[in-house]
Amino acid sequence: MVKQGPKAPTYYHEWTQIPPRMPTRGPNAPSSHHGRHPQPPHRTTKHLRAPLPAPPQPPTSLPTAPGRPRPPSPCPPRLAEGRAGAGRTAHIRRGQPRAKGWKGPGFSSPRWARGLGGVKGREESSSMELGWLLWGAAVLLLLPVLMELSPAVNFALRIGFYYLLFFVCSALTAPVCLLVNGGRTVKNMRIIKTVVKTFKYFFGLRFEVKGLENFEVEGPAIIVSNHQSILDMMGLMEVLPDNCVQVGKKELMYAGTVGLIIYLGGVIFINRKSTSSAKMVMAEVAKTMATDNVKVWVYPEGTRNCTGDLLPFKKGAFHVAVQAQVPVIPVVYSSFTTFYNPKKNLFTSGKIKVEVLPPIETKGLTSDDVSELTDRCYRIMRETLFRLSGRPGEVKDSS
Ligand SMILES: CCCCCCCC/C=C\CCCCCCCC(=O)SCCNC(=O)CCNC(=O)[C@H](O)C(C)(C)COP(=O)(O)OP(=O)(O)OC[C@H]1O[C@@H](n2cnc3c(N)ncnc32)[C@H](O)[C@@H]1OP(=O)(O)O
Ligand SMILES: CCCCCCCCCCCCCC(=O)OC[C@@H](O)COP(=O)(O)O
Repeated sequence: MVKQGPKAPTYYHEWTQIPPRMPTRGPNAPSSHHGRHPQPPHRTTKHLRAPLPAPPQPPTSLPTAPGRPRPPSPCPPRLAEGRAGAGRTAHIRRGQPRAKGWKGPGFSSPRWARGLGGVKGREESSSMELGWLLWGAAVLLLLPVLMELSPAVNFALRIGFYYLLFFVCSALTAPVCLLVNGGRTVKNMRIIKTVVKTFKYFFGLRFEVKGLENFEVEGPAIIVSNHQSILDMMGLMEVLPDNCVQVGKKELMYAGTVGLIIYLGGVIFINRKSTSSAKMVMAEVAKTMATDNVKVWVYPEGTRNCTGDLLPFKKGAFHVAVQAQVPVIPVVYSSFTTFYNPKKNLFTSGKIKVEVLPPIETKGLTSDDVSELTDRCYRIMRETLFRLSGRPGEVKDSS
């Protein structure tokens, strides 16, 4: 019975598969590699041209079972992928230089790295991995130094990481919200709050909170707070009471996974550029917040403002409070300017003081009282902001 020679590797759709690495240089290098199986039709037009020259006979030095001549292969010379799977092919010939181009660090690895594996191919890939590993370690060691030396690098990396946290945590939390609560509901804010409350630890931020008992009003309320930066989301979640949704610009709905999670959390989206449509949405809120027993958190400045002062207040939040006859609860965050200033590439660790002020009643007020209510709230919040931020300052009207 004829004993079979060594079993050739099984190839499948050879014109699309990179062959396992064979020795390409040295005594064992084949002049061309022969698969045992019949070559499938090429996907190029080459086979329509003059017939290929007869395949060269495999060199007798191919690795074969000891003492047995290798049976001639029925296949034409095996054509291996040139480069990325485009069907382009290239002969593998003894000693031919490999494809040009940088293969990543560690490719031309020191000889000791080449001893790490069996055939040459494995040696090269392990030395490449080693090269990438060394590079990665160098970058990780260098990063803290770079962050120390360059405020711009420090700012970019920290704020970039913050965005990345938003993006990744939103993607991971959205399915949980859907599984636990089934869809868009204020109940998801509990889950979101639990996740976002951990972010402060990554940035060395601490919150010192006072007045939480002021949230314990019977039924719904309008909460208004100053808005300094995207970092406010951590401050928001640090004190967010139960059953509380926020009013946000509608553009946020399109912020990828973050848009999805804030939609699931019940955020109310308004078009700031259209007062009429915004007023309609807010009027709807005034109607439903009583029946849904939800608190609504509004940033009356209508935009981020990291100057350490307050911008004039928009009146929408106060119209809603009067229309729904619910109290207004002011919340003030101390100025971030001591640890965060995008213009100066400042973003370090820091402490944020938060004060929840006593509710301002709106029972009996009408839309005529909205301007006065707005100004009163503005004055109280501005005074508190200066006090919390250790900054003396005059207090003037919101207009
Ligand atoms: C698991 C990991 C997850 C990680 C990520 C999760 C993150 C955290 C999760 C979730 C939290 C998400 C939180 C997002 C937060 C985003 C924050 C923002 O987007 S801030 C921008 C949008 N907010 C606003 O704009 C403020 C509200 N604005 C208003 O209320 C305005 O008043 C508005 C838009 C309604 C109109 O603004 P006007 O620019 O026209 O200016 P005006 O002076 O207020 O109004 C003009 C006239 O209209 C009357 N008016 C206004 N509102 C009225 C109303 N509702 N009814 C009747 N009249 C009204 C006023 O009285 C005024 O008239 P006369 O000057 O008095 O004659
Ligand atoms: C790596 C991919 C990043 C994924 C997208 C991340 C988007 C983050 C958006 C989170 C919501 C933060 C709420 C917030 O602070 O929005 C700003 C608005 O209040 C006011 O906007 P503006 O000052 O008027 O521009």
